[in-house]
Amino acid sequence: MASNQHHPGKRPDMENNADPDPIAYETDVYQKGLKYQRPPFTFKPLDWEHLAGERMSADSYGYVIGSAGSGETARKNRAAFERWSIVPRRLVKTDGFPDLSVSVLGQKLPFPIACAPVGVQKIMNPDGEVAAAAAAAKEHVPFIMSTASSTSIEDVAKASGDGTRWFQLYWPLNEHNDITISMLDRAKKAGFTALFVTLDTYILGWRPSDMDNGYNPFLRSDQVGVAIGLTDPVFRSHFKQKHGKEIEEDMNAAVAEWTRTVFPGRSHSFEDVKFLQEHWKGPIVLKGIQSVEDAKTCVEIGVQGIVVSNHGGRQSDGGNSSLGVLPRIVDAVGDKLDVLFDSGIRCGADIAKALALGAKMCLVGRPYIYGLVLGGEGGVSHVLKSLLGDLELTLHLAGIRSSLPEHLNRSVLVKEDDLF
Ligand SMILES: Cc1cc2nc3c(=O)[nH]c(=O)nc-3n(C[C@H](O)[C@H](O)[C@H](O)COP(=O)(O)O)c2cc1C
Ligand SMILES: O=C(O)C(=O)c1ccccc1
Repeated sequence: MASNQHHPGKRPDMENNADPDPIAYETDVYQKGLKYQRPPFTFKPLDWEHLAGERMSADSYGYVIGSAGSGETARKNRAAFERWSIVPRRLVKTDGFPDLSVSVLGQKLPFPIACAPVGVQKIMNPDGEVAAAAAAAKEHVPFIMSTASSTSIEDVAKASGDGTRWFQLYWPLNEHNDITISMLDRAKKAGFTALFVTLDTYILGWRPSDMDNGYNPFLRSDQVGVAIGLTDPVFRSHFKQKHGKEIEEDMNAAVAEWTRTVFPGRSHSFEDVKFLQEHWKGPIVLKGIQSVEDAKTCVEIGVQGIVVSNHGGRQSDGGNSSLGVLPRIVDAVGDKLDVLFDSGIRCGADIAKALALGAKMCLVGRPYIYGLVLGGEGGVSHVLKSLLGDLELTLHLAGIRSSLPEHLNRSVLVKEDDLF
């Protein structure tokens, strides 16, 4: 783990002479582009989605881009970013490129983004999570592994090497606590240092495109999304006890059983978090918070962080934008726990705005998945480097010296509506 910690003022890439950092990536392209370096695919962040669509089957693509109901929440997620504008300041004497490092969950990290937990990555690329986790480690970006991964905990850990990795839990109901403990133990042993508990998906949302296609990633014949269950000793032994046979003898039943275990259709309560606190030694982050009231309860129960997220608009229709509720949640709890953010991030300026509104870090969801579709490990690297290079220049040209709150805060923003 320690080797991707970096020293303040020194970039990780300077330490190990690895690939170029975001700045070098950008200057490489400008200065040497005509000579030798071509990106694996476009730098235009809003083109990644439709390019990925050209490479995917209609049902897989529909699954990734899809959102709940009429798509209102997802549209609002995106629209919210343009309601805030970054006001550049001039003749600010900067020391060169801004420092993007952050302190989050008790750890100093070089960049303020992480790969959001995204399940079933083998439908995006046969290398799935292995490619994505390797790219994240290479780019010094934490990788959050999903419970619905198509690769086992241990194999993702191997691919992630000395990169920072966090584990996302889809939380079985209390009668399956031994399975929860088994997942947590495996994650801990495999070097996952923080636990992200997703609260908004104890059942999948109303997703018209998937229903039109009759598409459920779990029901595919290639068993994507259930690797953690199929490799879990406690789940396996329960299955054998109940059905009198091994998982391999009745894959359909095993997949159905695991799906019911991690998407039980009933939710937990705040009191239940205590159980996780007893069995996970390390930071716990609750993902899917959208209200000030819930954020305050998170403080009361003593978790280390929250992700202000509406799951990219995939779970509930008719909801608010995630960015819209961020400032009031930061005002209520931002000094008591780490507030992370996701839902709608597509470019560097989006990251800058969420950080300015008080998020410590942004999780990037669909964009890195499009990178995975378009270029496997190299594609994910390209997306992460593009986002970071774009963020870096956005701050630099606005006269903002770093992504720390003393430099990047609400004073750099104006509401576009207030200008008229
Ligand atoms: C295809 C797909 C699968 C996802 N799977 C998970 C998951 O397994 N666990 C989870 O907590 N969130 C999951 N999410 C939600 C992301 O973690 C994140 O909240 C969301 O993608 C952020 O919005 P964005 O895509 O606009 O960046 C998934 C999102 C997508 C697009
Ligand atoms: O699709 C999702 O948003 C999600 O969280 C999920 C659900 C099941 C399998 C994989 C991902």
